Amino acid sequence: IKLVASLMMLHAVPMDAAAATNNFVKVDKTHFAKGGQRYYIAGANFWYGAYLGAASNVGNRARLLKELDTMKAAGINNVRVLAVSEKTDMPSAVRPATTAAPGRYDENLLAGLDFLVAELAKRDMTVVIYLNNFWQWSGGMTQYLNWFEGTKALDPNITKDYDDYMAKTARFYRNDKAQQEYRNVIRTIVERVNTVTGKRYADDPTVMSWQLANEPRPGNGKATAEEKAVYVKWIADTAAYIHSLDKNHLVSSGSEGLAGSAQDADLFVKAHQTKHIDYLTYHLWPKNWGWIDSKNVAATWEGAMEKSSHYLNVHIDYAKKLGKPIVLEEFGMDRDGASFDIKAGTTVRDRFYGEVFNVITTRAAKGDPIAGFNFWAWGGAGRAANPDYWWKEGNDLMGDPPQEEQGLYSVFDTDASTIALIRETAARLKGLERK
Ligand SMILES: O=C1NC[C@H](CO)[C@@H](O)[C@@H]1O
Repeated sequence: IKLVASLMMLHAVPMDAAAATNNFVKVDKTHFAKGGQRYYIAGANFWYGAYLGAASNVGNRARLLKELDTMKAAGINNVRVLAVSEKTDMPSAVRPATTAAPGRYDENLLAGLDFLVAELAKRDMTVVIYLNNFWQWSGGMTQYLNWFEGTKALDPNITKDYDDYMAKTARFYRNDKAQQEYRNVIRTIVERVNTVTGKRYADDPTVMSWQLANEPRPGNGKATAEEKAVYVKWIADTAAYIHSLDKNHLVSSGSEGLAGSAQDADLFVKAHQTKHIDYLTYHLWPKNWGWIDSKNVAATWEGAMEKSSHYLNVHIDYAKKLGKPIVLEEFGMDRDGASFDIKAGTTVRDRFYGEVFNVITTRAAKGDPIAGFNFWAWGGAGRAANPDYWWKEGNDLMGDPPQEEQGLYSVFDTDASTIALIRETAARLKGLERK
């Protein structure tokens, strides 16, 4: 018996190691696989999830647990969250920030991410973690340039000059000192040991992928060939760097697709050809992009849906061409009558979600490389605090970051019809996963 026992010991691989290795989300040709079977994302954007996980005053762990349980009950299996924010003078950025200054990271807020990841693991949910932001609402790349170029961080909510903002922010990619600090942050997070679970992030299958940034763009709509080349190189180099630190996880860019690629399809394809980018991402924003007038839906709905349907499908075709999965990791629509009031209806939003889900589930069922969705964004129990709907430090955090009215795109826990659509779609995608 002793001999048999020792022979068994020879071959025994600790269950957790074997399970963990096999349990990472992997790319299997043009789909995701997890635990040996196909895996689809039925996800939520939850940018503030790590903030709720903090033990400090900005945190609200009781609310976080409730939000995760409500999302889980709705069939949501993945959340997309912000890992770090940078302290900035720009008024429409979230406060407090994770990074007070280069190299100075708030351990309390970073522990919020630990708590979130630990709680997601308990619910068999995964997380996409983005490591920077092209937009000002978390400081982001603009704040890096304030640190290292000395340029004033101009909040586009104040200047209203988004073209100028985008052209300047894209200088982040070519600023060596900013890239140095950005890589310090990447290393700090990717090599972090979770203070709740004791697990290294790099060894934790709860993490689905590392994402370079939220909506990185090459510049503005008139980005030059040179700016585009710098952007393509930045994506490849940064993704390669993350893979050098972490052999287990996927890496994605956080791109919006054409809208985030100066409407240049060649650029979008070229930027994601690198072997270091494991899957594609895209975002769909009919209101932000001026395709729909929320105050005149009757006259603009058809045109907006034509453009949306094309946008939804053409990116799945790009993914087919590249032989990689693609996730629609952001889409949203405001409340009826362009209201921010939680009491306003969501008829138009629900119609839009229905159109989006129809394209996703139809093409997924055909075996096309659409690997799931994350709607923007989970508002849950959060409630707007001010009559003008703008966020102030100390107010509830919700799906709408501080640069937007609180209630613009958030799906609240009382939005039963929208949550029902999400639950139904999650179930349809779950049905496509097979051994
Ligand atoms: O990443 C983003 N995409 C669109 C959201 C809604 O406008 C916005 O809040 C966020 O910056």
